[in-house]
Amino acid sequence: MMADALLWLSFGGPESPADVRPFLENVTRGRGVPPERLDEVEAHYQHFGGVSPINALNKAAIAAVEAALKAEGIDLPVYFGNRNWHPMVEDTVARMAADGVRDALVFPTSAYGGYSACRQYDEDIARAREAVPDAPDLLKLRHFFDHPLFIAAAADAVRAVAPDGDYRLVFTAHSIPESADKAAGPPEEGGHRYSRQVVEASRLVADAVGAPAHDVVWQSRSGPPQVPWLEPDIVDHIEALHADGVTAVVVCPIGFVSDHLEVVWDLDTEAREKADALGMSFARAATPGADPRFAELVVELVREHTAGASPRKLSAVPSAGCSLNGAPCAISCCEPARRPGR
Ligand SMILES: CC1=C(CCC(=O)O)c2cc3nc(cc4[nH]c(cc5[nH]c(cc1n2)c(C)c5CCC(=O)O)c(CCC(=O)O)c4C)C(CCC(=O)O)=C3C
Ligand SMILES: [Fe+2]
Repeated sequence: MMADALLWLSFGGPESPADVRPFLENVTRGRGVPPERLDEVEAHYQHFGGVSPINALNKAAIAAVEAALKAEGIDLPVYFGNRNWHPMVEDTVARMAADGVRDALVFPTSAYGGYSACRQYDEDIARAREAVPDAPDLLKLRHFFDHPLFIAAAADAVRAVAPDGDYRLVFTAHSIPESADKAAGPPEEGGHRYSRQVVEASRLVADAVGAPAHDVVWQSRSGPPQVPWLEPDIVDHIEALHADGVTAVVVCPIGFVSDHLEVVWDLDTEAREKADALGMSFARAATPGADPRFAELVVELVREHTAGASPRKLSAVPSAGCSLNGAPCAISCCEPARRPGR
């Protein structure tokens, strides 16, 4: 196909103390997240002066992608829009329309399927198009959890911090409600597409590093306590490893593409404090977003559409997520779970 722009679609994060509460309200609107949890998360953001690193990291990644596109002779302006904070995707799509963009590709900053990681970005695209007269067509790029460039960048990040001696490699991704994981992917596939993709990406990175043993755990759960979410939690898992005699952990945040707040708080603060208290050595691998191979990955995903490049993937677990104008990529794929209080 012909494309005349690329839209970098991300989560968004606050840029000042006064932004934090309205940002959190945008994130959790209609989701049944208890106010106590919001107070707790607000404190994490305020601990960093009300500024999430996510927007600056996205801007740096966009600059790297613009340079990589240019180096390959691809003339594609890159626009930036978010689900939950400025620049809001609705405003960005309005700007694209005003600039005369007709057929844009969309890169969502998530490697995975599932409602929060994939279909909700489709909803963002549909909402933005509805709000903008003469909005461009928006074709969302696919999941890249097992793309060789994503795996190679994550593996090098693990190697860069792994100690010389024995250690346990622990992969972590954002927890989601068990019901949401069950609903992830088209029903005929049996669900659990999100956790299966996370497990597969983790295995590929562990193999690339040659780690003798690894675990996949979850972080940053929210929601009411009586609703089951994917477990174990990273902090509980560090305790369990300690009880088993493990003395060193390397944590790889495979579920995230950048060092945003849930990485710098939940891992670099909470998980690290737990390991310190237990006398365990703790290292956290970088996320792949700042690696030059990440920009190359985005260019490759673009070329799958603009130049018929064949998709590279290292596993048999399906990569979906490619959708036009926010239509779900398959019937009943990653349907939003029923939420308490709605
Ligand atoms: C799967 C997944 C990803 C990975 C895929 C992707 O990247 O899209 C992700 C990313 C992120 N999550 C983020 C922040 C938050 N997520 C929350 C809440 C939730 N996340 C969920 C899932 C995910 N989240 C879910 C099921 C909820 C419960 C509410 C709901 O059902 O929607 C809340 C509300 C408070 C709380 O409850 O913790 C916040 C503040 C930030 C930005 C951090 C920054 O500012 O730097 C990023 C990149
Ligand atoms: Fe989240």
